[in-house]
Amino acid sequence: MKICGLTSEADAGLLIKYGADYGGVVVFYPKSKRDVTIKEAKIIVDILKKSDIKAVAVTVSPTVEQLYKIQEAGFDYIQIHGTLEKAVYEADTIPIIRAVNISDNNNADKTDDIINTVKEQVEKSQKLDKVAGILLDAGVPGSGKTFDWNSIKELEITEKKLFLAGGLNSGNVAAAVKCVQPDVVDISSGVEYEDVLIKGKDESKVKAFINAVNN
Ligand SMILES: O=C(O)c1ccccc1NCC(=O)[C@H](O)[C@H](O)COP(=O)(O)O
Repeated sequence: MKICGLTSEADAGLLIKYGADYGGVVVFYPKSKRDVTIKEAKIIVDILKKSDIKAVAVTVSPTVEQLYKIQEAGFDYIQIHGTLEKAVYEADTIPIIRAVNISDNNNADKTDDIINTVKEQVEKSQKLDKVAGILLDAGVPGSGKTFDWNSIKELEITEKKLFLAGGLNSGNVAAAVKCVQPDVVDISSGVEYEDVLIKGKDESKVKAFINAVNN
């Protein structure tokens, strides 16, 4: 399981306390309420490094300069939403989790277009050696919204790990796993406080989610 959007040492501590496989930290994306500086990210990475939890830098269309800073900070993986530039791919030395964001649509014709675009993106990413995993997520990352899990049932993801993200929580994760059978489930909003003014992860929700995944 992957818990995303860690913003503090306390958040990292919760992953170590309850167990997770990956911890995600949003960097170089000030539009996100979870964005932290690379200096703050390094502190989180250093805490995760005391465990087996892999540190993932979560990015949107990163530049080569940003990639170098991410690699210097000691991240184990880079998760890339948006565009993956050729220069970034060539300069990269850590495994990539390629995110594919699936837009919402109620119009059946458009749904076919969206699924075809997703298929193309997945096929393209599967051919890239440095891509270790493909993360299927809702249209707006970190929004706490789900997408139609049935729409991706026919995707063939082989040799790469399948990460499922988007609006997961302790109440729906069992159904999501049954439908999609991902290798890794990914959560962010679902383990945060109801009160948006409180930053960070809610310990009781982290515990409930991890229990729901493990049982
Ligand atoms: O979390 C963000 O704010 C974010 C911003 C920009 C790119 C990615 C971002 N998060 C990526 C994640 O891996 C989230 O865990 C994933 O989108 C699921 O989020 P949620 O629906 O809130 O569980």
